[in-house]
Amino acid sequence: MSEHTQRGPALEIRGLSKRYGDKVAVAGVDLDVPQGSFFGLVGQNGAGKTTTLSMATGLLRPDGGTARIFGADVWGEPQRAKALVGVLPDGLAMPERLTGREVLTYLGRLRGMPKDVVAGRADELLRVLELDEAESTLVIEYSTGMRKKIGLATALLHGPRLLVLDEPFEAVDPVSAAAIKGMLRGFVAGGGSVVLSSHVMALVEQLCDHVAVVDRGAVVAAGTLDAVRDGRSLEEVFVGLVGGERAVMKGELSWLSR
Ligand SMILES: Nc1ncnc2c1ncn2[C@@H]1O[C@H](COP(=O)(O)OP(=O)(O)OP(=O)(O)O)[C@@H](O)[C@H]1O
Repeated sequence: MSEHTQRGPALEIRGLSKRYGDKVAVAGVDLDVPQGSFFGLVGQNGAGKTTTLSMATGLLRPDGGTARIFGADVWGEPQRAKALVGVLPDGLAMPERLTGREVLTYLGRLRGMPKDVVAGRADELLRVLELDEAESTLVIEYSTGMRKKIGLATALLHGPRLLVLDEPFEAVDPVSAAAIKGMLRGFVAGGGSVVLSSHVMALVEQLCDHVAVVDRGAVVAAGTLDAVRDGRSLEEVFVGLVGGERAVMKGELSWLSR
């Protein structure tokens, strides 16, 4: 095991950038996700969270910069990096005509995992994520929340050391959310590291010990949750950093008032 693997960050992002035509989506992001941390990435719609996480996990080629997962360069040594990470991307494409179990079996076999290991892990994941009843249902018939859960199961199947989750709680009901939270906390307690993006400040405060605020493609604050909050609520800090408090009631939308 290299020194970096033992002590370096789980995810190290340096100068990642991406533009679409004239639009700069990500403008040189630096980020360190310490090993064993539960890291929250927050930002407004369009701030660049999905683009950053996609580049950091090998799903989208950056214009510039690097990402390393336990020291493995995501674009230079993709196989080594991808073996260490489980990803729940935004708008995950699924084989729609397979059942949840078939998806897990297919992806597990694709990763070269032994059949019996895949079967055992699929059993556990479907049970813990309360997808066992949907075992015989085709993915095309899944609700949005069920899709998130089967996506999470595919991210966990190969036993990664880092989980990168884009909006994992979006459209997930409170009971399922509690099950997922418990599972993620257990993953971190067992030595794993988690990065998740979210718009929900209360959720990030509840789960995460580290946080980064992204605004217009750049990190505007990052560190431990307590250091970033500095005695305030995360929502206060967030609104203060990225602006908010739009003057909706100063005559705008007045036609909605009775
Ligand atoms: N494929 C694309 N083509 C053109 N512009 C894009 C593309 N993907 C993202 N963008 C733009 O890049 C910027 C960052 O988008 P991104 O999806 O990373 O933001 P986000 O923080 O994840 O937003 P949300 O919270 O709404 O998911 C936005 O201005 C978006 O319109």
